[in-house]
Amino acid sequence: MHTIPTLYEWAGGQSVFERLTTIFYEKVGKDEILMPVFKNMSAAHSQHVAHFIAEVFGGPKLYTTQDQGSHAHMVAHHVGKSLTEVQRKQWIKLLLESADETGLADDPEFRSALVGYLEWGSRLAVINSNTTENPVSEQEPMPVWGWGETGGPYQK
Ligand code: HEM
Repeated sequence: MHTIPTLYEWAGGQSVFERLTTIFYEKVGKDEILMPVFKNMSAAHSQHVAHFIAEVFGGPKLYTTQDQGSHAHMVAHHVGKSLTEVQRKQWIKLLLESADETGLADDPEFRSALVGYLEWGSRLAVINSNTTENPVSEQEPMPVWGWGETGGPYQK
């Protein structure tokens, strides 16, 4: 009987997600397309995003406890920002470059789950950013992301 690790465990835990977003926002700060989008972000933004993704991937609930966040709270940060497909594509590109530079697990199964999540989340972010009212209520749970349909290396 195999125990299936969470994506969070497979990636290597909290410090890996924090390294990922640190590297990502360093790139964002130098990027012509994304710098204007994030010019007002708070000093804690990078850590909040790391906490959010780590929690969705099965890690400790730091976004919803320590940061007093929620799914609705995260969506609220996107509402009204009028994000574009060009910005979203650049966001994905820089995030995946950052994943490589972070040394994030690069096995086909993990990267498939990661890209699936980033595509899903970033497309929703663009949709939500072009609304004026938050479509997610405060009671709604955080998203949960897993391995999907790939045969994981944990089955070896
Ligand atoms: C999987 C996809 C995404 C996740 C998980 C995510 C996560 C988050 C979180 C957790 C926050 C709130 C941070 C805080 O509490 O301080 C936030 C804010 C924000 N996000 Fe996203 N996001 C995603 C996609 C995107 C994309 C594609 C863009 C733009 C192209 C974007 C632009 C922003 C902006 C502009 C803010 C507000 C920054 C500010 O406070 O000024 N997000 N995001």
